[in-house]
Amino acid sequence: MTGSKRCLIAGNWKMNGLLQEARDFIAAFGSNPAPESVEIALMPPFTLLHPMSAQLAEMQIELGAQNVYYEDKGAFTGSICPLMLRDAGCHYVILGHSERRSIIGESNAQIRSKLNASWLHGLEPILCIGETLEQRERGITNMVLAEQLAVLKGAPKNAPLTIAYEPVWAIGTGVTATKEQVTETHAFVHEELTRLGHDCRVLYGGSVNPGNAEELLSCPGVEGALVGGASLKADSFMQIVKAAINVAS
Ligand SMILES: O=C(CO)COP(=O)(O)O
Repeated sequence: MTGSKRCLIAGNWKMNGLLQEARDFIAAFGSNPAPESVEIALMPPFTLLHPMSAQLAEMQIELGAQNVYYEDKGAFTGSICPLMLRDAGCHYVILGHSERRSIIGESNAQIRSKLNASWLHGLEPILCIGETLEQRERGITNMVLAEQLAVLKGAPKNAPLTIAYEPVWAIGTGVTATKEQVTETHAFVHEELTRLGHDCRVLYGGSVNPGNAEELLSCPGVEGALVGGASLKADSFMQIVKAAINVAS
């Protein structure tokens, strides 16, 4: 972890979590004091945003959503707009996650519209980028990442923003990128962001767990983690937060 930016450990629950599980998570996590050096955020499914909001705020854990629609309101059955997320207490919204890009077919153009709508309503997007295994093997990782980051062209320079570099082949597979791959790719992402006029945090994501968190968070250019599976249990998520505290101190 480098620089003066505050490290963020964010838990993306994906399509997991019922009300009782959320209560159990909060009860187990709640006894731990909020760290000064590390910011914590949770992105549960939409149905848990309101029920978790007040308690997470008390615990100084930021709330986020996993997606948003770009229209303000109206006849868009099944969609959730930025204002609804703000109403539920969200600060963050994950945009462009690889599962949405590949399963739902979300395009860079749609992601740009969602970025704009999020900024308009005061949300901080966590923009996910990452290459597939095939793209890495073909040696086009940087090209793919640059294309995904190009959605930031012309965006307001001071708009709140966090990037999450998540190699698709490391998501939910138990395979993590090596220290060298993480360091090299984060350096490229930071360079590209500077070129686009943005100086924001870059998180790493993909099979982050209590056993590898400290090593991954120690890589230069890594300013936090976006955690999937290991964020579902309070104990493993707290161990990752502790790893971040160690690295930050
Ligand atoms: O996609 C991820 C977070 O957004 C990573 O998921 P896993 O930590 O389960 O690999």
